Amino acid sequence: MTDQPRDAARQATDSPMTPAPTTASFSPPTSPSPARILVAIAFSATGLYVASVDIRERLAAATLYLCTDARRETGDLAEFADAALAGGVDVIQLRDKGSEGERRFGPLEARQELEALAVLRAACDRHGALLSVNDRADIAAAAGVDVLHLGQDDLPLEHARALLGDGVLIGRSTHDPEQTRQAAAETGLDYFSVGPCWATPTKPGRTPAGLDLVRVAAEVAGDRPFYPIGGIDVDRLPEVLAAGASRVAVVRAINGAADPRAAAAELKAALVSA
Ligand SMILES: Cc1ncc(COP(=O)(O)OP(=O)(O)O)c(N)n1
Ligand SMILES: Cc1nc(C(=O)O)sc1CCOP(=O)(O)O
Ligand SMILES: [Mg+2]
Repeated sequence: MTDQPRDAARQATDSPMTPAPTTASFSPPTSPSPARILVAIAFSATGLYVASVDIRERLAAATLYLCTDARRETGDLAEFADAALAGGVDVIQLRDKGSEGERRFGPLEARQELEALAVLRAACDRHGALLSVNDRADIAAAAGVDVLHLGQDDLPLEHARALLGDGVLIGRSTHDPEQTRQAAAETGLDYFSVGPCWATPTKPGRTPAGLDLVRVAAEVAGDRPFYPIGGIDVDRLPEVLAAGASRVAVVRAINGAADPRAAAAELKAALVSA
């Protein structure tokens, strides 16, 4: 586990919760972003050399993907992220849609989204995790994230790729076998998700695709990572794994847990032992 810089975390979230809370001051990413390329320094017999670990290798090893809102109503985004990441989360996505914060304070505007992403960027860098953003390629570029997650009706991949280049991973949601097959085959897509596996209050009104879609994904994915999502918790995880998955994405199972670190650790332990 990485040491948690508690004072910095508190500072980042101590501001009063107002409709437009300041969670951190945003500054544009330097180039290259430290999280886009993990630089490992090693000594060889002939001297010092620098080896870079590709971002796609990091995704290949990422089994636990968390979507979190900005936690504006509690003001504890930094502490929450540190706990979830210490528990074993590999990818953390900012997704504020439908959150309690949105109900209380309104939609997260771009500036606030960048502020929340700066908090998550720092947490991901402390733990060596990947930072993801939902829907918006412009925010992804501005915040220097590692991953952009697109839905079926979001920006088409070619446009997102043209804006972000190859150094950012791009994933896509799929909800039926046709979309899943397409995502498995589409050139330039880095991963996809399948769901909802079960009906979930996080996406109200969505007919669940069920575990049959996980079975389709397992059949067609090849080496492309895929993340089942929707209604997954530690009790249901064995069924998801039995359907052929080796990774999952969750919201409430960690975001709604009294002890997010323990919740993440339980999920991770089951994923690792599968
Ligand atoms: C990892 C992951 N999987 C699926 C989604 C859902 O994306 P989308 O279908 O675009 O719906 P919204 O999240 O935008 O409501 C996701 N965000 N992340
Ligand atoms: C954000 C999201 N996307 C889905 C999809 O099917 O693409 S289901 C979902 C919500 C997942 O929330 P929970 O883990 O709380 O059930
Ligand atoms: Mg979307």
